[in-house]
Amino acid sequence: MWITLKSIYALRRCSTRAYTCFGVRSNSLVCGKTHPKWHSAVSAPAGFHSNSAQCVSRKLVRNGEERPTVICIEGNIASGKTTCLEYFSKTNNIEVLTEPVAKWRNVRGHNPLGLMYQDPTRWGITLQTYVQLTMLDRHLSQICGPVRMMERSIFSAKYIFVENLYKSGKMPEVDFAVLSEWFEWITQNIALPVDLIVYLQTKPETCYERLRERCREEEKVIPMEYLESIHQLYEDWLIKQTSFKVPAPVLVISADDDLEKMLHQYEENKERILSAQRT
Ligand SMILES: Nc1ncnc2c1ncn2[C@@H]1O[C@H](COP(=O)(O)OP(=O)(O)O)[C@@H](O)[C@H]1O
Ligand SMILES: Cc1cn([C@H]2C[C@H](O)[C@@H](COP(=O)(O)O)O2)c(=O)[nH]c1=O
Repeated sequence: MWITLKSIYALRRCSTRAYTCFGVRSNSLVCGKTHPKWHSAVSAPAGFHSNSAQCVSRKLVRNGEERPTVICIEGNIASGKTTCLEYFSKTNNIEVLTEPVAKWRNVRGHNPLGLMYQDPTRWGITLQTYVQLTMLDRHLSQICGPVRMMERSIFSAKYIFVENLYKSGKMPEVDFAVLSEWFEWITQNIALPVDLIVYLQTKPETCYERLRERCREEEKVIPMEYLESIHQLYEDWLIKQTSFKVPAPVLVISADDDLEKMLHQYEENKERILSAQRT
């Protein structure tokens, strides 16, 4: 385990981005081994917290830098997340991280997003493994301001999209099991704080229209039923809160209105969103 943690540390390119592992008991994660880098930080640095209620499990956390307030913008495909982020990107001191869709469409000349839509049973695991990696990278990327707004999260990738593939019978059980093990390892061992979820709630019909208008090549095959399933999974997760753990308080914004009205809503909700309390 110690080697794995060290590898993650080494993977980060920026020298100011160090991660450390902390907890009360010194013998849990490192399996009895000690290392000066990890062992030196046994308490949470300013602005950080231990995620373990009983402090028996340790998580990798950033060391030596104040963490930003993290707000995730969630919603169905083409619900208006990018447009919402564009609005907030004009405000000072907000770091906006859009989804790495360009990477999902082109990894070393391959297009896992397109492959998944063509044959989800074969390529779902490929896309979702890459989505999970690139989302993790987004969560851990270098901090550039006191407030970070992210499009979706590693949580929605798993709870909505992986779940949808599996539940609809398009992802083999073994693929689902492997992805789930990865997800559980990541979320149990690395602190990925989220302070507020802004859910852009839309009718699937609205997304269908906007999807057609946006006209992303890979998404031309998406039927209405797909958007309905994604919608239902979002509702169960963020509104009913009956499916999976919700990592932060949820602010619901009705997002079926035209652009002008939506911009007005973002303006109205701006203070509320930006004053999200760190958990
Ligand atoms: N409120 C709105 N009314 C009409 N069209 C919209 C609205 N918000 C976004 N769009 C358009 O819908 C499409 C999808 O929006 P986008 O912000 O890319 O959604 P997402 O990032 O959630 O996939 C884009 O073509 C965008 O210009
Ligand atoms: C997170 C995630 C996304 N996708 C797909 C769904 C859409 O086709 C694009 C993202 O586009 P959006 O406009 O930002 O909604 O990627 C996926 O298949 N799996 C995922 O985990």
